[in-house]
Amino acid sequence: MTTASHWNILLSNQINKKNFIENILSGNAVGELAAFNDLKGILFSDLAIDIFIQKEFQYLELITVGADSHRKLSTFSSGQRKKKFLQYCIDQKPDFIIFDNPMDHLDQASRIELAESMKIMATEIKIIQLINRHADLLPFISNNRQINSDSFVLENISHEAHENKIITQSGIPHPAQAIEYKQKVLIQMNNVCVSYEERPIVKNINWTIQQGEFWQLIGPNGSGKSTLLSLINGDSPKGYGQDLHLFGRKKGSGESVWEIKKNIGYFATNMTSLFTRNHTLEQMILSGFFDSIGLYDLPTTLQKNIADQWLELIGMKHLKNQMFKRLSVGQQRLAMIVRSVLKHPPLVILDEPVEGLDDENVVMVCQLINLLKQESNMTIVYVSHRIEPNLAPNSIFELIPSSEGSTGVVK
Ligand SMILES: Nc1ncnc2c1ncn2[C@@H]1O[C@H](COP(=O)(O)OP(=O)(O)OP(=O)(O)O)[C@@H](O)[C@H]1O
Repeated sequence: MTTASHWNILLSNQINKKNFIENILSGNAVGELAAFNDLKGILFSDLAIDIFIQKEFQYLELITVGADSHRKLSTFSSGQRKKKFLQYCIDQKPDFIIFDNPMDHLDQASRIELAESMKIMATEIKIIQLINRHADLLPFISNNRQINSDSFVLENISHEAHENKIITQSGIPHPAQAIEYKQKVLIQMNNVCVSYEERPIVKNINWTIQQGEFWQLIGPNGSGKSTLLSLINGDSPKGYGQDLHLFGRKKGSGESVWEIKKNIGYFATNMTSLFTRNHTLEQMILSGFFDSIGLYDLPTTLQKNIADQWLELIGMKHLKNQMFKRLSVGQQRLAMIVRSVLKHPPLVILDEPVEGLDDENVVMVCQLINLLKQESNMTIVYVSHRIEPNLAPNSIFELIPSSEGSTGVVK
């Protein structure tokens, strides 16, 4: 029997990753990975962290580290959570750890730090890193393979560029009914400050978002990006009493949350998991007209035509009667973005839209975002730690952390 070594394994989004991971952890791996079959393994993934958070009252004592031990894991930023969860995994004394896209949602500095921790850990524990993007190959691991089918056979990595364009026609479908918003300024923040439990998070934020702009919001993990988004979409009570204007109205001047939300198309990666019921792709897209999770209203012929046009645009019309939850992650992601822009909302917020996608699907999502930008007057706020070469935002709003709360800089 060969001894287990470290592996970087590149997977496309078409692969049934869950089965692949289960095979390894249950001692049923084949081929070069069979060396892990008699060893004790543990999974490090965003899902494992989410499950952990659900059980945090049960487990918190086991992973408390440092001065923040009284805080729940759920209140830590992505980078902090991963660091703490890695320590928990190491404390279980496994022979190997499967890292499922460990760098997702991490800022540049946290990626470097996590890669360093993995390198140190690798002297004691074997690593199987599963990734979707070439850029995430860990350089200290020399066994690099890719998997192209659900037979899970390891093959040598090909470095072909992904140029296959899916969006062939220009022009995006019209909304069924335009949303009336004529003012130039959508969002205005003047000296906005937010604290949690007396801990300052953002300080004196001045940010004006106007019609037709394309912003990228950046900043290290925990700098307050989600906090700002929750102010914009009207969800956060921290907006009251601040000089914050959302779509022409001061926050707290008697507006309803619906009045704010009708102007916003919102996409975040975790929204996909809300669509667990048996809805077809077409029904899921149409639900965007009604802002519901699933379709419970009867769509008009016009709305159905518009959904058809969008499906044609993203090359998925032939899949319209397929169950949404059976589609690949990349297909689901494109469909969810379309769902959020169906009504041409004045403001589109895309929160890490390419996280967890393989290189090919990243190209597709970037094409779709570029098309939205070129063909409509929608304003886009795009949040990502990665700079995508195919996307060119007009402006960047960067949060710069400090002990008094992050300040914001327009670049
Ligand atoms: N409900 C809460 N109670 C206490 N602290 C919180 C709460 N929500 C967020 N925080 C803290 O506020 C800070 C900013 O969090 P936020 O999620 O806005 O950062 P972020 O820039 O979006 O991070 P990431 O890139 O990791 O998603 C973090 O330190 C986080 O732990």
